[in-house]
Order: sequence, then structure tokens, then C-alpha cells
Amino acid sequence: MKHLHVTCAIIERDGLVLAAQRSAAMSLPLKWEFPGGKIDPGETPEECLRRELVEEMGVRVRVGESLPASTHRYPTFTVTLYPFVCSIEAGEIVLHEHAAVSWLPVGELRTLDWAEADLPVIESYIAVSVGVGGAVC
Ligand SMILES: Nc1nc2c([nH]c(=O)n2[C@H]2C[C@H](O)[C@@H](COP(=O)(O)OP(=O)(O)OP(=O)(O)O)O2)c(=O)[nH]1
Repeated sequence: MKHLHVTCAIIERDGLVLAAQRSAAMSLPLKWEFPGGKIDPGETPEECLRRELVEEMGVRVRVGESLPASTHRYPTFTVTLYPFVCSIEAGEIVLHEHAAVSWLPVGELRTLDWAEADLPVIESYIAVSVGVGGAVC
């Protein structure tokens, strides 16, 4: 089965976190995710994230702390997500691929219909993010 290695950016701004909704035309249609994408050969995960964020949203990001990788088996492929906490360095978000974005307080992240591979990422992020949005139970 295909195994994808994918970076994803947990972008923080003013105590909120950016979630992006996949378009109806993408795989995992209309699911919410953190922006990012497949790591190209020869690329570091950080380089991949910076490239993907320019391509997908037209923003340059500063790549910070990494969170534990998450591997999930979907029915037709397996994905390993490599999450990084990021901030926007330059640019305004313009959506080139996603259907929508939403800035959420950490405590509301669980309310979206996330791609399944993201669920452990969200839990790891909540565990380390008490300083961003306050304590979350
Ligand atoms: N970028 C990103 N992808 C995710 C997340 N969670 C998750 O399961 N994925 C999956 C969706 C895709 O199958 C794959 C990322 O591929 P991609 O973004 O480079 O490619 P894509 O969806 O445009 O292309 P494709 O899979 O339709 O070929 O990882 C996430 O939080 N961010």
C-alpha cells in the first residue's frame, strides 16, 4: 500500500490556530487538516513545509517546534504526518487549493471534522499548547 510522508503546519497567530478544509476535488474531500504536503526527495521536512505553504496559501512561514509524527492507515493508503508549530513570516493567505480556512482557539479544534490522521496531532498539540489558548480539558 502507498505510504505518504507528509508535513503539516500548525500555524499560530494571536492565540488562534489555522485549520484548512480540503476541497471537494481533493482526496479526503472536505475534511479539515493542517496545511502542508508530501515531502519531495532531497527535501527536509522544514523545506517542504515552507514550499507547500507558499504554493497552497501564498505565505512564508517560520517553522518552529516539531510534534510527534502520526501514522494512520486509510483504506487505500497510509500517511505519516510530521507536524510543526509555525507562524506566518510574510504574506496574506490566498487559498489556491483549499475550500476554506478557519482560525480557532485551541479549545475548539476538536469541533471540526478532521482527517483521521490529524486526531493524534491535535491531541499532542493540545497537550503542549496550554500557553497559547489556555488550559483545555
Ligand atoms: N497536508 C496535509 N495532508 C494531510 C493531513 N492529514 C492527512 O491525512 N493528510 C493526507 C491527505 C493527502 O492524502 C496527503 C497529503 O498529500 P498532499 O496534500 O501533498 O497531496 P494532495 O492531497 O494534493 O494530493 P493527493 O493525496 O490527492 O494525491 O496526506 C494534514 O493535516 N495535512
